[in-house]
Amino acid sequence: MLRRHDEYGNHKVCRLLTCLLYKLESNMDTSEDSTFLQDMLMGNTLHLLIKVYDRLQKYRDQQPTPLLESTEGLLQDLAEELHGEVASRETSELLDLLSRPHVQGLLSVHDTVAQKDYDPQLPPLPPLHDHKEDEEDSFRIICMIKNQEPLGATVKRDVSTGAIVVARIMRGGAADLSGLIHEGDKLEEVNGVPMEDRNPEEIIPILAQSERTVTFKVIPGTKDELATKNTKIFMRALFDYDPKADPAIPCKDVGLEFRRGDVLQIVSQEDDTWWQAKHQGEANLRAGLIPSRQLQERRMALQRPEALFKLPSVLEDVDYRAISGIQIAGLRRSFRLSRKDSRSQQVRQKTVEGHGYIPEPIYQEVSPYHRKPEDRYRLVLLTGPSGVGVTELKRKLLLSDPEHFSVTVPYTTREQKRQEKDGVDYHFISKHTFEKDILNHKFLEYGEHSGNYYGLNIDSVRRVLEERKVCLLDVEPHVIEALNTTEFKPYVVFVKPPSIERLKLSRRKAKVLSSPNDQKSTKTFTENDFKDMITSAQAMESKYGHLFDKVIINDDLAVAFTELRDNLRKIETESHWIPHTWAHV
Ligand SMILES: Nc1ncnc2c1ncn2[C@@H]1O[C@H](COP(=O)(O)OP(=O)(O)OP(=O)(O)O)[C@@H](O)[C@H]1O
Repeated sequence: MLRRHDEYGNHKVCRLLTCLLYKLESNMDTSEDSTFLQDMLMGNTLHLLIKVYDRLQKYRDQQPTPLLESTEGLLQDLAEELHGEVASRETSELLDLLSRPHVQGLLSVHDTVAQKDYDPQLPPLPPLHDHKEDEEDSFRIICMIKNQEPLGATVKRDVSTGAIVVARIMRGGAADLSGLIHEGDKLEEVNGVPMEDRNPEEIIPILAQSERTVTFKVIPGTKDELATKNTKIFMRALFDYDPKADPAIPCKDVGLEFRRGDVLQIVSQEDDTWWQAKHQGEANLRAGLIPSRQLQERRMALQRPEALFKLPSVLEDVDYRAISGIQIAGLRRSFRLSRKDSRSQQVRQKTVEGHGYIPEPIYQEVSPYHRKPEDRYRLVLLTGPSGVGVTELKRKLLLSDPEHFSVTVPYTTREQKRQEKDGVDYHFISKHTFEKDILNHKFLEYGEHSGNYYGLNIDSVRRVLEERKVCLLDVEPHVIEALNTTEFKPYVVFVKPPSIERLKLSRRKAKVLSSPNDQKSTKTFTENDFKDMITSAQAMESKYGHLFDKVIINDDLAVAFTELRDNLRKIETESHWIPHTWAHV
């Protein structure tokens, strides 16, 4: 197939690749595999390689022979001859050209090809110190060509024997790909320097000194190689990590930096303290070190008292606003789009503690998810500090496609008015039923006003989803927990304010309350409102940030809306990551 080098041949190769892709697709276990193969088979790199191969085949058929095997001598002779000449502008220019590194590099490549000298030149094996014949197969001499890549191994001192041993081999790194060095191997010598009584740190300058090759004398360890096979576990990182700022990492250069929300492929969990991982979808084969869950849990436990000490003052602000009676943010929001007269109500609010699964903010195992047409839509939770624009964004979504998006209808025990419709304005239920539902944890939020209950019942969320619509719910972040279940698969969007300067500009004409139904909402934002908004946002992000799937900065409203709508469209139509427990029921 690859011998064909005419247009027709290339075309056939493409058809064959498409056919191969089609056949393989039915055997893919995850869409990640499929995307990888598709990218590889249809990618430019492979097609260029095929072209190069074709071109080489053409020359092989012609069997060209080099005129000279070594251009080095020719170059020297020429230079000598030219030096003897009367210096003209042309000769100096030619001499200058011939001495340039890329011309010399080109000639060196020519010589390598002409001499078919493709194998790396390994130096002779170093003399073996204290070598005894009968020990011959108890050690191994490994000679590796040095390049820009790090070796991809870490070493440690074995506390019981004092020996320097290979602590871990980074998956996909040079040592791993060589297949010659393994975890547990004892390092006897590096570049002929005995390792006895040395510290692990002393190896780095020894390696740095060597020029083209590195030689190790190792005594193979007894580690079970089967245990080191690659795993296919994916984790979403719920914290930021910078190996350069981590004093505990065994080697900063092999650390993997990541941000909260990044999806990592965990390739090795053999070590209790340091896992090996790669950024999901990254073509680079080389893995990096990340703290294991166990290590990070220990670190977080040590930090906890400090965190608790720091956060409450800001968070209390948020909670205080919720119960102070200005309005109850979560409750008001849930009612806003369907309740016309709730604005001035003073309601006592309670929030129900959820039973949903909230991961420790370390790593969360995730799986790819692609919504099938028969699946319900994921529940969309919008959250953010009061006044940031959650209601405005929700309203814009509803207006953009009322057939696709919908909101919940609140429950109440108050009497139905003549113009009101049950199930449209409210679900009107008896006090007895309401209280029974409170006991059954059916209310995500509820409150009491003038002797009547009002609340957001979880069944109203179910109703919207059963109608095959996207349910938009704006909630306080502490409510997310109750909805964080396989049934709802919530997609949590945090609406964040921009800088205070941008707030002052963009909200120049905005009223604090956005509902067009609210005639009394004439108050404009003050500088303190903006400061409160930013402080609340920071507090929410540091306490609940690990629960947010998407952070949208609401600076320009139209831009924020487009970003939100595009993101929601993506989770409806494209493959994305969800908690592993939701994907496997
Ligand atoms: N990007 C924006 N640019 C200008 N004005 C905005 C923007 N986003 C929201 N607003 C305006 O800010 C005001 C508050 O917005 P909104 O009512 O949506 O906030 P909220 O997050 O729902 O607050 P609350 O939790 O208090 O109900 C409204 O007048 C709204 O029109």
